Amino acid sequence: MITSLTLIWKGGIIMATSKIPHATAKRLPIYYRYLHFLSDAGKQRISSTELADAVKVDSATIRRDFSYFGALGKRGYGYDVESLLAFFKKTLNQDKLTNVALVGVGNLGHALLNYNFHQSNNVRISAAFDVKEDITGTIQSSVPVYHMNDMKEQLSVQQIEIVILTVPAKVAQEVTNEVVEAGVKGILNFTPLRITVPENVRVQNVDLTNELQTLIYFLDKFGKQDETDRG
Ligand SMILES: NC(=O)c1ccc[n+]([C@@H]2O[C@H](COP(=O)([O-])OP(=O)(O)OC[C@H]3O[C@@H](n4cnc5c(N)ncnc54)[C@H](O)[C@@H]3O)[C@@H](O)[C@H]2O)c1
Repeated sequence: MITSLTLIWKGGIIMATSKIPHATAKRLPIYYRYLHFLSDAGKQRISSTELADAVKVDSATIRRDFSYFGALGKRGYGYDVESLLAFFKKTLNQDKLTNVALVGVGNLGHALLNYNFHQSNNVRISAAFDVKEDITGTIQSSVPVYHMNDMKEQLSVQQIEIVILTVPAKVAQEVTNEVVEAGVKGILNFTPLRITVPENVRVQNVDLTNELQTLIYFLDKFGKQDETDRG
């Protein structure tokens, strides 16, 4: 699928000016994380073959992915780590801290608040919302939990446009309508419901059952995952 890209990645936003395939977009954070590691280790350049070995994506796919962004490498030299890193940093919006909100502070919501994307320094959950009186008005894992009645105001004050949805499936659409009404532009949907949103709102579904079944399918059929199927 070709997409004019605005992809949610762990709450951060990937913004690219050109149209690039969804699978390419999903691999960008993988490249970024490894380049960061190389830079920290003082490595100045890397060939596409070395990069392929490290990130477990074949080198033809890497070259194709990078080609969407223009000529980033030099033949016989490989890729300059710092300039590639600077490029990805900009593309992946790593310079900017993105605040996101979580709606539904139950079992899964608690786990995500506790996790709060510690590995990433550019995204954090800064507000949570629920309807349960015993949790609203409290602070959970350093994140304030507000009542849904205050959502619109808080999202606006905190300039939050991305919401993680962890409410029961039976209220998922109704809550989606509320967050859309409050101006949200991206939803990371953990509920099993395939929510309906207006065209200007992007939804990324996270379904652990689906992921596990895909893994079981690949193990049964091929014994191990085909790397070209990543993403
Ligand atoms: N995607 C996955 O891999 C995955 C894994 C586990 C659970 N889930 C899904 O995540 C969701 C949450 O699961 P859970 O086990 O944490 O459920 P839970 O019942 O423990 O938590 C749901 C929370 O949502 C709150 N809530 C209910 N109605 C609300 C509303 N109108 N507005 C705001 N908050 C509201 C509840 O008070 C509760 O705190 C479910 O839809 C579940 O199916 C997904």
